Amino acid sequence: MALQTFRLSLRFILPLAVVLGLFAYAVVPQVDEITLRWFVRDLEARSQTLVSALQEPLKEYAPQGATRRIAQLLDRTAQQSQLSSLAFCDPSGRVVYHTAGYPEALGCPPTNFPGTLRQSLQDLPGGRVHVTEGVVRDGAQYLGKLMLVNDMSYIERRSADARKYVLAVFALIAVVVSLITVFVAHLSWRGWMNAMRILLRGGGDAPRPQGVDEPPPEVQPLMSDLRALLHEYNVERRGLEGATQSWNPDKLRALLHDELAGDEVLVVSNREPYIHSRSDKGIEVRRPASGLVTAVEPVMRACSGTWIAHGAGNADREVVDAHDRVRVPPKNPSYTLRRVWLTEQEEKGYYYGFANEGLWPLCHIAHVRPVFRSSDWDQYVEVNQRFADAVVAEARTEDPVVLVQDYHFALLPRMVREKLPRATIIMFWHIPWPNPESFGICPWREEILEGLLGNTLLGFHTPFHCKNFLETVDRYLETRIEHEASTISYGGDLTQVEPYPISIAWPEGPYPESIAESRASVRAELGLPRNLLMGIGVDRLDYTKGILERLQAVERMMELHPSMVGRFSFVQIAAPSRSSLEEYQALENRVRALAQRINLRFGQSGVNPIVLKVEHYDSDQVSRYYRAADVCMVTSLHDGMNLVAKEFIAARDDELGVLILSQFTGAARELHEALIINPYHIEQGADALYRALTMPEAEQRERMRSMRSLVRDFNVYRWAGRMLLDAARLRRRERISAKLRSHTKRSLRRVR
Ligand SMILES: O=P(O)(O)OC[C@H]1O[C@@H](O)[C@H](O)[C@@H](O)[C@@H]1O
Repeated sequence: MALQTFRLSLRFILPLAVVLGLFAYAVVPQVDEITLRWFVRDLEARSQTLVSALQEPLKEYAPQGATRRIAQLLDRTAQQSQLSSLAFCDPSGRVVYHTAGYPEALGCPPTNFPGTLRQSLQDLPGGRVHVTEGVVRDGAQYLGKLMLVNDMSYIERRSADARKYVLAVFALIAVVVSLITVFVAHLSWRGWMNAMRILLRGGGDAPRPQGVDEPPPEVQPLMSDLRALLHEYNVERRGLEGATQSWNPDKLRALLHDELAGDEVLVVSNREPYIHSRSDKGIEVRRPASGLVTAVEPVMRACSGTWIAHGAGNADREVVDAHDRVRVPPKNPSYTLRRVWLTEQEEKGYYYGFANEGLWPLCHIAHVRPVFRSSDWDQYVEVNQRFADAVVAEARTEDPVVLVQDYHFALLPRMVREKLPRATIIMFWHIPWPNPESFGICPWREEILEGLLGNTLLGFHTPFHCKNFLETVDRYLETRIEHEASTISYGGDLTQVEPYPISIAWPEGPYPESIAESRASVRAELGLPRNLLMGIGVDRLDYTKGILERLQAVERMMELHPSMVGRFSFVQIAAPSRSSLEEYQALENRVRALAQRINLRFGQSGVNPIVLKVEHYDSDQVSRYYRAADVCMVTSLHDGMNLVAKEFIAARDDELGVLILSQFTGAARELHEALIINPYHIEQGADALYRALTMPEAEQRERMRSMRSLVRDFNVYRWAGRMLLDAARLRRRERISAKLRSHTKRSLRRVR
């Protein structure tokens, strides 16, 4: 506050000081010259009087050659008149006598001037002097010349004193005027601020508290604007808060309509929501197995915006128009998919390299070392710029709402901010954010943080990830962090950091099969006995998912409870992912080898303890498997949220089945009725599995019911809705501050 007041005062004082300084610079030489002129004029008059007074005695002494009397006359005159020195020259130009201090260099200059008197300023080696030459004549006879010399140094001293005096007067004026101006400005400023505070505290509609004066008339136009804005805001907020708390596509649509009326929405992600690929049957469309796509698509369906993503399918180019756009979903088009093409080289560096060999292990801390290569970084920068350019090209307005997804685009928010400063940029970071020490090993940590601080709103799954992010920024960048408000100010931009736990869309409508039918059909499909106990795991084949630990837990459970051998199978659906990376190939080999070893050890009468399916299953198939299982295991070593846990719960409309959940997932912070385990502790996993398989139905139901009601309410529409609601609030706040800024500027201009 003190700093702000000081800065505000400076804005008044500095211009005033500069103007007065310039004025003084122009005035001082003039004052100098005038003072000098006054002094010289005074000297000239005095010297002239002396020359006249000395004429008579010199007329008498000169013809007599009375040098002594001339000397006495000159010495006496010098003493009485306080002249510096005098001299008398004879007609031949020789000094007859001079008083002490007469400048040698002056001598007797020739008398080549008209009249009888000459006065001049001369610069001699000893300094500047004023010289008066007075001719002495007796009728027509030239008797000699009287020289009167005045030292000018004391005049220069006086002139310097005058200069100092003038400057001091100017400085005094500057101080007095500044103090008065600052005082008056502060009084007005406080008046405006108080008026504004009352208005904002009262929410715009509140009556003026007693004893509080009416705001000053100059802020009246602003007050009415603000009142109108705040009133509008309050009415809308009350309306929303009063509405039902359950979130669904309609409510999201209504929110987009009411809160972001007519605003353009653009989504950016690496993975596209629909992939076109060519097969024997022609072009097929497929939805990728991605939690991100599941979460963001409902927003796009509701707002009919544009989704910008990497066109990765081998028939993607065949279905787009001349602007690389295609309307989706194919059966009921409601938004535009704009595809961005990448070369193999770019995909290798940006996606496989920097994003998945660098940032992915860096943020997950799953004991796989991140790899950072400069060439990957260069591609990452390049591709982020390409997508940012696509956002700018697709934007039809100056202030679109841009929803940026995930760690593939850490640099994009700042790139977009530079081109569209008024855009509301919301980014969701779908993976964990590590502690500052772990993040610090990234060679481009500052660039990444700067890129992310281009966002208006930055979301993570949990408060813990937000805290890690704030601490990381605090460690590596010079910023202003308001921990209470969870905001970061950097280079004039403000970023709000908030947790938004992601979720799923609650399944609609009846399932094609009942639970009993799915139990039977899935077991038949896998060649397993009808009454077999079954566990399920569904993941991308990724080292963060703890698949090896999960299989080891199954093995240990069989060791500890031999009665389960032949009575239980664990089905692991592992969708191949990022398979061109060595770590992923090695993981696949290890998972396959481990499953084989366990099956060799515990396989009995055609029942293998592990059924491994390394292939893609679509969401309907996965849902059938969830419904057929007795237990679902999620054993991630680290996971931002993990939507499999929530999908399993949503699929169980019979309210049965047990969820085993790693404590290192974001989901574990919400789903307390799951059996929470440390996946690194194999015995703990094995115990939880046995407990799940033997859990009474009543307990299963109690746990499942509670988790289902949570997932139903805290669904993906709420996730998106809360983020968009916050974005709408920030947009409104930005509009209010823009108005305040422009009014303040105008008022300040008036004060000046
Ligand atoms: O590399 P892919 O297949 O696009 O998968 C990336 C996605 O993988 C998911 O597991 C993560 O939760 C997302 O954050 C991420 O975007």
